[in-house]
Amino acid sequence: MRSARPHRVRAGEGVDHPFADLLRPAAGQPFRWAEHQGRELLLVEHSRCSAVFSRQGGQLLHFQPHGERPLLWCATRWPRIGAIRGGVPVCWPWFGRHPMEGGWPHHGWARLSDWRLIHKAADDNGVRVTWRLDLHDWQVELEAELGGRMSLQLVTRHRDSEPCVLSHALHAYWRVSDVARVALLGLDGAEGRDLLSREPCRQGGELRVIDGCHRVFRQGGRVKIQDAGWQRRLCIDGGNNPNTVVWHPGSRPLSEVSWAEGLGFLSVQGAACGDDSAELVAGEEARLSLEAWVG
Ligand SMILES: O=P(O)(O)OC[C@H]1O[C@@H](O)[C@H](O)[C@@H](O)[C@@H]1O
Repeated sequence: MRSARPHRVRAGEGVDHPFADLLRPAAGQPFRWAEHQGRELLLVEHSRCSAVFSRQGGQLLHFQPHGERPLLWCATRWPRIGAIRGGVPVCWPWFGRHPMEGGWPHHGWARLSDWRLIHKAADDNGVRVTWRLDLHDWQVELEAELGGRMSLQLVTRHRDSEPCVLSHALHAYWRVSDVARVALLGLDGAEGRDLLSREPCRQGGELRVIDGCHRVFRQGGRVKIQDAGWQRRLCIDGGNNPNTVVWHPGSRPLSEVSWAEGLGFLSVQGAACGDDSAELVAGEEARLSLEAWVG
């Protein structure tokens, strides 16, 4: 994989992102709605951070603590209909392909559906925002706390009388200088499955992406993206999530994402999938969490 990629840095502002022209400096009211590429966006302009959510998917698309470069990557161009590639898509109520229904959408309905904003509040430390999606007898909420760091909780409530199997993920796209120049630390010794080679895998030392990566590790907890290009260490805490998924397409093209743009992210996801999917009986809850900050 070629490693050089152009990126524009604005003095004091960090790296450009698709929302630079929409966001204004914080001044009083921290929430504002806007429309962008056919989607309804909630803009957060707070003295501690700026952020963007889309109603479609209840998806956090952008998060930038003041004085830092953005933590999340988002594609510049979005399909007219379909999932927005970037930020933290919520894969729910299944991850990847549906186990039985081949024609159903990849990664579930949540990122294609409009969510309801049920709570938003701000104080000196940052903002709290909660989105909700009701789908038949299931309810899912995304609770976000954004300030100097970002914290996401995904809470699923199963209210049907029948037991069910849930797989889900907070499929974060982390912004990096160049995926070829980063190392993922914290997975040494972790076991899992390499979905490219279709073999079990065990991580030895740091993980570097060489022309693509798709591994599902059977542990949550903390990892760090050590970014040599930006001299930045991004800390990610997957808490008690059963899986950490690491994905980058390598040289495989992504629709509507240029090759150079695609070098600007590494996807490290908090998930419960495959053998670690949640089995819920009536009234039970399942949770995923993801926290991130510059260390
Ligand atoms: O392309 P999607 O549906 O947005 O999903 C993102 C990626 O998610 C990964 O889990 C898949 O292995 C990739 O094939 C996929 O491209």
